Amino acid sequence: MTIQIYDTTLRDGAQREGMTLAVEDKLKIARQLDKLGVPWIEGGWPGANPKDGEFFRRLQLEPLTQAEVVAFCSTRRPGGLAAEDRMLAAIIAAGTKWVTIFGKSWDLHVTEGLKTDLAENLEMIRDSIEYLISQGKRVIYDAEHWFDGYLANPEYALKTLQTAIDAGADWLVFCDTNGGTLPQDITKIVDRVIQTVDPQRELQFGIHTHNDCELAVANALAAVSSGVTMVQGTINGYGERCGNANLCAIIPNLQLKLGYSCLHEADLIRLTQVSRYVSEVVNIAPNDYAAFVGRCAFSHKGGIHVSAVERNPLTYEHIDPLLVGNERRIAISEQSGLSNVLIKASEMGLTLTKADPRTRQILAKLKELEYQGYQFEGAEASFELLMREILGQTSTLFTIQGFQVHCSIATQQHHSLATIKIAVDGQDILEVAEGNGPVAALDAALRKALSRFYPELAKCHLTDYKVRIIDGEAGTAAITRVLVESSNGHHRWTTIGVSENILEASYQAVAQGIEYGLLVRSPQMCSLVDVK
Ligand SMILES: CC(=O)SCCNC(=O)CCNC(=O)[C@H](O)C(C)(C)COP(=O)(O)OP(=O)(O)OC[C@H]1O[C@@H](n2cnc3c(N)ncnc32)[C@H](O)[C@@H]1OP(=O)(O)O
Ligand SMILES: CC(=O)C(=O)O
Repeated sequence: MTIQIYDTTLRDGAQREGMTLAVEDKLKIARQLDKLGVPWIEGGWPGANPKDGEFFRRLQLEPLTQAEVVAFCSTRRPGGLAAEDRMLAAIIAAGTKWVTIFGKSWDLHVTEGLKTDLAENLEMIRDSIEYLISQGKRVIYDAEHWFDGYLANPEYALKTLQTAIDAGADWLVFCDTNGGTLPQDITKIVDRVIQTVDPQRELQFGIHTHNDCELAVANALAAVSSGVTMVQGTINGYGERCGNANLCAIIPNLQLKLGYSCLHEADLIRLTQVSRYVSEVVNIAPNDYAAFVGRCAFSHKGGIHVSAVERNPLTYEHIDPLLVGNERRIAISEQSGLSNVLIKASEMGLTLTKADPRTRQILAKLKELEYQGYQFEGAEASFELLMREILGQTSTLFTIQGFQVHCSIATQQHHSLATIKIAVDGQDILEVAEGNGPVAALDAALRKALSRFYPELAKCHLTDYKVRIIDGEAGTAAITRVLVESSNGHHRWTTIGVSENILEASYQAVAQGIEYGLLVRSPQMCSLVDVK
């Protein structure tokens, strides 16, 4: 059986605080959703702002390939006529075949929100739907605050729904607008209401849930179990307040767990990519911990988990990550066992076995360093250097003899100067360099000192620098952890330094970044070590 997915990322999703979409962003997202095979895309509220009007105009010129794009609006204003309503005129001008209008189901909203009477609200629903149909539109009716309205005054709520049915709406969507309803109440109410208004099961129903109780996905699934066949939601759960039902969880739950059909199998494997694409376009960092599509959704850290997943992934994975286009990841940390080390070694092209005493030596060193404040999860290049060192696969490229950094803080300009002394191939090199800050100056001085021996270093750059202060135990100094990201234009890698002194920690991370770039990532140096 098919459950129709109705995406409202571009309308309700854009009601999330902190999200603003340009017309181009909306078009990019609409095209991705179209490609993914989402059958319904709610594009916005034409007439509410110029941007949404422009979005629909652009789509008339460059239509989507398969999805129905839907324009959204409220019922007409109280006391007027649908045929003269400015908003309804704008929704018609949007040029879509389908429109969604929301109407009031809760008597409180009619008297307190609309400031009109209950009979006029019914008239607004009837007049608006009939008018839109007379203009050639097909109508999806969003019954706003359905569940609160039904609990407060079931007789009136049912009258609003019956009015929408009699006026000719094609779809009737139950909205948990305030997101406060529990799954068992959704099931009970949807069951009872469908039985009351559609005993012959001839109508089409949908569900639209919000996440104020962290239950939007569960509530949408509960409504499906009671017979709705359209689910409204947003990519990554974006939306007003705590968000809307997250389609990136709803779709795989419906398809992989409950056996419904939502997307073609070949499209479902693009879900993770689409989730990340949308987060990129809306400029909100992806949620690493999101179910199904998050970076950590199938990452394994505990040694027991990693050992078992190696033997059979079903032991700690509820689905095959590839089904949603995600991947298994193994984290390396103090929680690791030998299995984590072996998997990381193999990822890095190194051959190790459980029986090899060096494997346990690597694990022991890892745990000892993490106890001192290192964190290798986010610094896999440093872990690779650690492994290669124990395996005898590194060579000493330079040794540090000392450095000094001088900072001058003036009102207009901050300026730093670093002097460094290193030994390379038995030669002592003394160099000095400037930078905007002390770490930039230190990095520049080290590169300058090394450049005549390793010209390929010119391609490597420091691309990110993060500092975290770890509280010292009672009476001891705080420890600084520095993570440095470097790049050679093709690859990025992260290294770590830890010390009570921020400059010493920074030097360790910067120097390891350079070592890794030269030893592992530089073609000229590949012969020195066993490289992937
Ligand atoms: C549950 C939902 O998510 S519904 C979608 C909510 N989304 C948005 O509100 C985003 C877009 N909204 C907007 O740009 C503006 O609010 C507009 C253009 C729609 C309206 O702006 P304004 O005319 O300035 O009105 P304002 O926003 O102050 O108040 C909302 C008006 O809509 C009316 N209204 C609310 N629901 C409905 C409805 N279902 N049918 C008809 N009118 C409605 C209110 O009574 C109020 O009218 P009033 O000011 O004449 O009393
Ligand atoms: C229509 C809608 O967005 C809601 O009721 O939440």
